Amino acid sequence: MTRQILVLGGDGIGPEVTAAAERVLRILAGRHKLALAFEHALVGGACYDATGLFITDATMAKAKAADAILFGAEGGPKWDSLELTGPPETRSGLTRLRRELELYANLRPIRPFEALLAHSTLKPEIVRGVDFMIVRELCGGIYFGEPRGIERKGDGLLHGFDTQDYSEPEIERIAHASFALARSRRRKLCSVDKANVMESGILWRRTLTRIGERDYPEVELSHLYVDNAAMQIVRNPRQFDVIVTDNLFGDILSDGAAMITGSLGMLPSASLGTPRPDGRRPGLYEPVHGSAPDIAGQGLANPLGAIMSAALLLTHGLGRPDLAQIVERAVARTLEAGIATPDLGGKAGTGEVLAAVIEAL
Ligand SMILES: NC(=O)C1=CN([C@@H]2O[C@H](COP(=O)(O)OP(=O)(O)OC[C@H]3O[C@@H](n4cnc5c(N)ncnc54)[C@H](O)[C@@H]3O)[C@@H](O)[C@H]2O)C=CC1
Ligand SMILES: CC(C)CC(=O)C(=O)O
Ligand SMILES: [Mg+2]
Repeated sequence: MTRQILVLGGDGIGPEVTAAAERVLRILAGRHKLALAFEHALVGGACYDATGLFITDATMAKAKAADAILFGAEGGPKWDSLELTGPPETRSGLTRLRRELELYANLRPIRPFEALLAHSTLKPEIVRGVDFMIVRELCGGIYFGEPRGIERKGDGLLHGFDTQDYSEPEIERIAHASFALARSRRRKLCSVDKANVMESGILWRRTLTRIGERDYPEVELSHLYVDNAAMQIVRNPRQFDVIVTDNLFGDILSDGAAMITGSLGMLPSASLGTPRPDGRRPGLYEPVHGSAPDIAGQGLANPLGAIMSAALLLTHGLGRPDLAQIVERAVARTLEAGIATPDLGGKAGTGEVLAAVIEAL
């Protein structure tokens, strides 16, 4: 059976790094008799320039039908400064994909490679052995809550406002995903919120506690306020196994945690929905970074976050963790050979890193 992969490179370095990830997938598919069909479409600013939309209905239909989506990045100064109104789904193709495919569980693994320990901004003795997963809730919270806007209010002043809103079922489903993941790992789940000042945080904490006590007594649940969590991640990141948090906090904490690995360009992610009746699980696989306009078009982008996202696609989207391991080993060998892009202190370009990974596959 041929599996359909929709490739949405997007903007800036997005197409550069997804092209590298696609090459790796094509080579592995050829060698291991995996029938993959790749289709490409515009998303983000590139799509807006061509169609007036950040993603078209036709591309959404392809995304819904695909076995997996390989995504690059969206946005850049040209489009970020547009004065757009309307719900977030109309202002971002990625946001529409996340929302309409209900990709609520965003997995962001933080696992530094041995060869990069000295490249972390933290000391090697702090980052050695770190292996945790940030589970970011991706379909709710302040990025989607209503009301939102910029309006002149009764006091005569302009107000910019967003709403943090989580329903109990939204918290329950990300809680189940996180507990189940923790149960399959080291059985430690840390829930991160701001329950000391936010009502949504109180409901978040209460719901996590209830579900943990009822359904996952074997998982040790702890809670941290997000400000303390940010500090603990750089103080002693080895203490964590799985961290579950909301859309905004997960976005911020994961970019910070990326520096454990040496570069934001190293972090992959998988955004997963509920399995369909036929057992296939909707999934979008993308590096955690953005479109990096400062280095776009120069062949300098680190493709390893995207390549490792392809590894997550092999595991979660195609049920081939064995092939994902081959990718991870090839990345490790590349880094051990000292081949790295400038964000990791190296001199190699995107193409040289890709060539080394392919050589090591
Ligand atoms: N998932 C997505 O599509 C995301 C999109 N964005 C968008 O990307 C644009 C730029 O946002 P920024 O805040 O600058 O974040 P960014 O993640 O694009 O870049 C932050 C810094 O990290 C560096 N960097 C990122 N990825 C790298 C890679 N693979 N190799 C080497 N260096 C890398 C960049 O050069 C830059 O200095 C904005 O339009 C933003 O909205 C930002 C984050 C995520
Ligand atoms: C649309 C944004 C929330 C993108 C982003 O920063 C991310 O997903 O990490
Ligand atoms: Mg982000």
